[in-house]
Amino acid sequence: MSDTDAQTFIDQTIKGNDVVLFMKGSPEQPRCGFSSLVVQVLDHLGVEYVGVDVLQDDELRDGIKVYSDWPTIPQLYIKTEFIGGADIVREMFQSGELKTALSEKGLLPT
Ligand SMILES: N[C@@H](CCC(=O)N[C@@H](CS)C(=O)NCC(=O)O)C(=O)O
Ligand code: FES
Repeated sequence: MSDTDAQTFIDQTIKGNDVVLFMKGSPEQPRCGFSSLVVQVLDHLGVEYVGVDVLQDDELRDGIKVYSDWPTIPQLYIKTEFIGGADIVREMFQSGELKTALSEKGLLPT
């Protein structure tokens, strides 16, 4: 896709879904340890999310870095807010902050 199409796709995906993970590979089959870590955290918490495989498209892979102004994959968005990559997600999981944030937003199973 074109760079413009990539920005539009990214914007619509983030605005149209509560939790979006831009990752390498799919949630069923992550293709990098950093992406796999975030998948494991999200699955453990039981949150529903959309996974976007940036390896399917180079413009998407570069476009998400521009969109977020963040240089690496994975990238997690919750309710249109950029949360961070694997390091940040791991820290927020370990501190309990991620669970609290998701639960306050009504995104965890009751
Ligand atoms: N420390 C990073 C680890 C992620 C990372 O280093 N990703 C690299 C390797 S997968 C990356 O996205 N490089 C640019 C690219 O592959 O396009 C984090 O917290 O997310
Ligand atoms: S693909 Fe090599 S570190 Fe992610």
